[in-house]
Amino acid sequence: MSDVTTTPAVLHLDAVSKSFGSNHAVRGVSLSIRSGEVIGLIGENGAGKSTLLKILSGNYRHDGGTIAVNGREVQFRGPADALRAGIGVVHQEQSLFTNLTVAENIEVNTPIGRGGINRLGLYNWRRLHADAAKALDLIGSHLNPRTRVSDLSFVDRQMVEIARAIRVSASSHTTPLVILDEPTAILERTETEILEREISKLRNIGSVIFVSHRLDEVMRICDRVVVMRDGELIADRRVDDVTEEELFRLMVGRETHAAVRDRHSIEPDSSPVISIHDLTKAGAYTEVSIDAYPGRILAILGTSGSGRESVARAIFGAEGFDSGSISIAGYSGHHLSIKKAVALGVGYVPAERKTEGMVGEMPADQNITLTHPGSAAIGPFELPRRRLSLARMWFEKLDIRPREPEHMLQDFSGGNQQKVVLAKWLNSSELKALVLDHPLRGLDPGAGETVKAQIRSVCDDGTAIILIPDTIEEALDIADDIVVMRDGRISGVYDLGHDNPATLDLLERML
Ligand SMILES: Nc1ncnc2c1ncn2[C@@H]1O[C@H](COP(=O)(O)OP(=O)(O)OP(=O)(O)O)[C@@H](O)[C@H]1O
Repeated sequence: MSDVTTTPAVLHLDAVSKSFGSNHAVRGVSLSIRSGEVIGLIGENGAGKSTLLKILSGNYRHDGGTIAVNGREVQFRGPADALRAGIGVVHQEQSLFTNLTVAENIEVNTPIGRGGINRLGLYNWRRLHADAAKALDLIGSHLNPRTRVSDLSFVDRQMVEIARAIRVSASSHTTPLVILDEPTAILERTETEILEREISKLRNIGSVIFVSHRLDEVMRICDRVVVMRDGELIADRRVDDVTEEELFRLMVGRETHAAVRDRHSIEPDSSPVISIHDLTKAGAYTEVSIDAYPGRILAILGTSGSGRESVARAIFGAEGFDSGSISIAGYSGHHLSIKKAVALGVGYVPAERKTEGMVGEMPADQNITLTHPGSAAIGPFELPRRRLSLARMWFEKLDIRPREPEHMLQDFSGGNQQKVVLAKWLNSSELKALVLDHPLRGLDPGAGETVKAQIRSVCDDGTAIILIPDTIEEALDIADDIVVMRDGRISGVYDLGHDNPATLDLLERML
């Protein structure tokens, strides 16, 4: 490994700031990153991480301080300037064109790649493929540039994004800085391990800023960790000199206080709120039977091909099925619609919140009362003040920041938007069952604890929770029952009141 103390800073920030009105999202951030370093950027939801990344990627202009790349001060007028300076961002929501090939994605959309288009607007295919192959080779990837992106796994698509991010700097002989914005948040465990290895390899060609809420992962991958809180950079530590507990404390400003749960077996005389029997959908899942009981959290574990997300969506009437039955609170029918599910008291927090769960151009308080307008209305008459006070209560309970429910939801940070989507369902008094698809994704560990406590409290009031967790640990932490799915079929069922499955046992049933 190169000697990081003598190599020049690839990126140097000096007192960089950015405000939105009176909200100081980034304040006085100073930071140096050297060639070959992998830096972890962590911070609570709303700490200012995304805003800082948007400054570095040329999407926002900073309103104070200076940014220098390889010793030269820069002023980015847009993302193309940042790319030219060697800074490429890989976002969690992938931006690839899936109907195009790997090479087309790497080359065509970059300011440099457009050089591969001749004066008639036609591609110079040979050059396109050769340049893409070079970029892939640089990051140690053996992907075929001719493969269509739609045929690639999520991890391989991330590699294409990374190749594209470093493409411009490779051709302009600058050291690339790749910024990975929560790349592992939506990955399953094995995929995460592969991506971790790939990120490590990037050390050989440039530097990396890695944003994540998973502290264990940050400790494994990074050389240094910087912590943001309330817009400021409050700590900069080598991973060898810090523990996970210390990072949690630095981020959140308090100790972790995950409570140990007291679990009970299913009462012999209780009946399920939701009962799925032999549910089958061709190509997705086969003969799935699950019972969810009031006052219990049932977690469904499985990898991406397990069919668990499809089953969850079927319970909410968002996806059809071929055969079998779903009965909800006594109702049983083959044609369950979302409207019917809501009327029966089922709530659903989707994983794709930005597209399915929220209305960004609507104030946060209106989002909260969206599914149950009755909570802030008498008949057809809206009660804006009641709506606002309801929203304020949820803002307190879930610690949603800033405490400004009348602001547009799109102006909140990702994690805080997520809490608003949850509040929307938790606000229903008629909730019999709640399906939560990756509810903790995008939340910092402290926010995760707050949200888990609220889920628990709704559950203790008698609601049945069906949870698609991010990790096995999350399931073991909050569930009462665990169902494991593999290739569309159930491969294990546990009542944690009397079963005590080992992580490895659960993993084996998933793979
Ligand atoms: N476009 C915007 N308009 C107004 N305020 C904004 C805007 N973007 C971000 N903010 C505010 O800036 C602050 C920092 O938000 P940012 O999205 O940078 O946080 P974050 O650390 O990325 O959070 P998360 O982990 O939840 O994604 C928050 O208070 C947020 O509400």
